[in-house]
Amino acid sequence: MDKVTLFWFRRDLRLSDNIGLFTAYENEKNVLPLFIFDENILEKLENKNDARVQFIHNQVKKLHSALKDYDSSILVKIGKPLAIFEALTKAYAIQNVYTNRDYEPYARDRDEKIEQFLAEKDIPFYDFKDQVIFEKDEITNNSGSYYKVFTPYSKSWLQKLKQTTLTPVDLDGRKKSFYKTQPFPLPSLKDLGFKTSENSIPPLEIDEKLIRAYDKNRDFPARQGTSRLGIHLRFGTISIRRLVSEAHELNDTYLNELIWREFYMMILYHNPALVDTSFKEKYDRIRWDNNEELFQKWCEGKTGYPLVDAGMRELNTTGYMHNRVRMLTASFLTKHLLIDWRWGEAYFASKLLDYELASNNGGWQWAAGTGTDAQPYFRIFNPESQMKKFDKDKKYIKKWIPEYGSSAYPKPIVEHKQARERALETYKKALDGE
Ligand SMILES: Cc1cc2nc3c(=O)[nH]c(=O)nc-3n(C[C@H](O)[C@H](O)[C@H](O)COP(=O)(O)OP(=O)(O)OC[C@H]3O[C@@H](n4cnc5c(N)ncnc54)[C@H](O)[C@@H]3O)c2cc1C
Repeated sequence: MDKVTLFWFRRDLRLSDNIGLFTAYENEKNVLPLFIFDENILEKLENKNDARVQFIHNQVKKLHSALKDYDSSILVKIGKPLAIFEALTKAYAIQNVYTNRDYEPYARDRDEKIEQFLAEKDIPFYDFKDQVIFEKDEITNNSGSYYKVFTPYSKSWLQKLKQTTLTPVDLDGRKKSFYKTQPFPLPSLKDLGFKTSENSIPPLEIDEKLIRAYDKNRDFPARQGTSRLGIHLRFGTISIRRLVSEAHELNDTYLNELIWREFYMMILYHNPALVDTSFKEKYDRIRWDNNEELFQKWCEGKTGYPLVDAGMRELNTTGYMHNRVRMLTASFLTKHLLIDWRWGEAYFASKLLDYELASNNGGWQWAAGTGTDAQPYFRIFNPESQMKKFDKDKKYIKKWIPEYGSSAYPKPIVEHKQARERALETYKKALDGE
């Protein structure tokens, strides 16, 4: 049996500036790259044209091709990770397993079980920080606890960044560290039970000009004002260290958004129960109306509120929705329609190309007022004034609602003032314990 060190790729699908891979490459021999198409995740995806699966498949294909330069390859498996590791320990004399850390509850549980299984066979499991600049307990307040509010967290994060070097770590082209092999077979999308998708993926490009003007343009959905790097951050096709180094030079507001990403990951790490409960517990007493017919209208972008509808249609068509409109559609669902934020969160999770549990959950709880945000629940976006402020020429609206302005466009499904009052009353009752 060949002696190998496994490097297990997950949310870090790149060779360059990949901390776990680099460390294995520097310290071990016969590094064998591995990727597992995890059936526990794939089985939950109802849409068999899911563009995210295609994206991952393409990236794995790129790694497969790039590793030929090292006379090596990537072993690609389909199945349940623990069963795959069981089989791999029979096929190879595994010396170590290296990987980068993932902070989501499912991933932590999976890794714990695999680490335990490997420990029984005396195989060390090494994991590394790679997908964030600061993780878990690295940013704490004076009493050593994690921050529950963003602003002091971000100040402390920026302070710590000053003492941190972000020099990229790259493989130096030597071939000797990788396991020598002919290319392994690569399963097709069809083997995974998926088909090709028509959704296009935003390019992996840091557009300096766009980022320099980010603070001026980012709130207007008709402009190309945001970086669209979400999916690349989600699957690690871009290095966060590289992006932060550039953002730091280019635009503070942009950097601040990358800090939000880490804030929500840190919050979810410390509160895994957030996956289905409110951060502020008493908000779980809210009596949602949960009208299925209205939910359907919201999903289809037929609420009669143009900016809400444009956003939902953009999401349904492209897998993307602009942040300003994400905030509005989420506020509208939870406050105007009194539908549980978990319904909206699940809908976004099924559609967003850049779906990321921590940010999606954080964004939804922010909009519903149940999360970490210090703002009281009575902040309720007015869809009409949001439209006047952020899409005054109706460019975005007309792009996504061709029938806008005609009799074919639906009348509003709720009246703003009444809906607002009903939300305030319902939230108050919940908080007063009635
Ligand atoms: C209800 C709701 C749901 C959301 N769901 C997700 C999600 O599933 N995945 C996701 O990555 N973001 C989510 N966001 C945050 C934000 O809307 C997206 O990150 C952003 O719109 C992605 O577009 P972009 O890549 O052009 O971002 P840019 O504006 O160019 O920002 C760059 C990167 O910073 C990070 N970022 C930006 N804004 C936020 C934010 N508010 N919170 C956390 N990270 C942020 C993202 O990684 C983003 O790609 C959600 C926001 C709301 C209000």
